[in-house]
Amino acid sequence: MNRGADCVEHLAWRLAPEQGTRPDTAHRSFKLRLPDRRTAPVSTAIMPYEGKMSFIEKLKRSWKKGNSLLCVGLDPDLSRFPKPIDKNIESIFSFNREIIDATHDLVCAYKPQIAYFSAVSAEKQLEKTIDYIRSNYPHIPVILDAKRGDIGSTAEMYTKEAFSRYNVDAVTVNPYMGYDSAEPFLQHKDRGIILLCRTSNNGAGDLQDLIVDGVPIYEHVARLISEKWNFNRNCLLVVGATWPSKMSRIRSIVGDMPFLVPGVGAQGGNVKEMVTAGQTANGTGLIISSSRAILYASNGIDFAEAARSETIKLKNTVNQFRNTA
Ligand SMILES: O=c1ccn([C@@H]2O[C@H](COP(=O)(O)O)[C@@H](O)[C@H]2O)c(=O)[nH]1
Repeated sequence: MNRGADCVEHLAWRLAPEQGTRPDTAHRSFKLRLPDRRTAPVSTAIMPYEGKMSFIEKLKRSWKKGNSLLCVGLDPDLSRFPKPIDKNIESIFSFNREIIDATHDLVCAYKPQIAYFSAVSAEKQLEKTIDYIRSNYPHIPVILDAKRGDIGSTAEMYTKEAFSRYNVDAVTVNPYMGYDSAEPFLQHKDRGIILLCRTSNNGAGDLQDLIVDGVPIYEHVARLISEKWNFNRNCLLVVGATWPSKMSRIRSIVGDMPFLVPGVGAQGGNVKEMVTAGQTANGTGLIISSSRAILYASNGIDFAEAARSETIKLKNTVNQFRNTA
């Protein structure tokens, strides 16, 4: 990006596409327009997954295409937006688009975290962000980080939220309410169901590390999911980067099941230890997610460039410790 006045003008245009001529991505409408101009809601049945490829297959191809295990987490926080960007809801999509355009060739996935959108009534911005990735970079899987989980009837609604409303490739699910709370998700053979196993946060051990029948609860979760819930081969686990020895233990229980790994960057997880502990024999098996360290790498007009540099740095560090296939 050029510097100076031209640059400001250019950025202003890119951040306000509605006023420019840049072709914007058509966002999905949930209303069917009838000839007499009344509107009727479209059925909320789950949309058929595009193509025949499962999430796991799409992920494997994405790992390979970009030679990357990195995922950029899309956690748009208006209070942290770079100075030149208006701190209003309409800017959320433009900010995300800048980050996506700057990093798409470096990542294996994107992970929007739903709270950053719903907290400020920006669900439309989430839809536009997901649609933008699907239209422009259709080979890159989108993971909705929603950590859903509830009784079966409500879980059905959460399933529709993820796979019909947002039509994402994969969703994070909290397994701690048991099988019936995960079952509506698990039935979707072609989508990825990413279940919390050992999370990255400081308090993760309060419950997940409690010993039951001689082993920590997170190990029970890993075993349960790999032996009983993975009948459609569509399960993955959330395993934080902040506890590599636990990750290594989980890897030994679940074989090659992929892990979504938050906790590098802002949370300080050690990349070398995490990659060594979690990768599979062929040097994959991980979706390593970083949000704040990439999104807010610069507070200035060069934020997208800075996000790209951070992503390159992390990608190279990760690749340094990967097994070669
Ligand atoms: O165990 C977990 C599960 C999910 N997350 C989510 O990942 C990102 C982390 O953001 P950073 O800025 O890279 O720390 C965020 O969306 C969390 O909700 C997690 O951190 N740990």
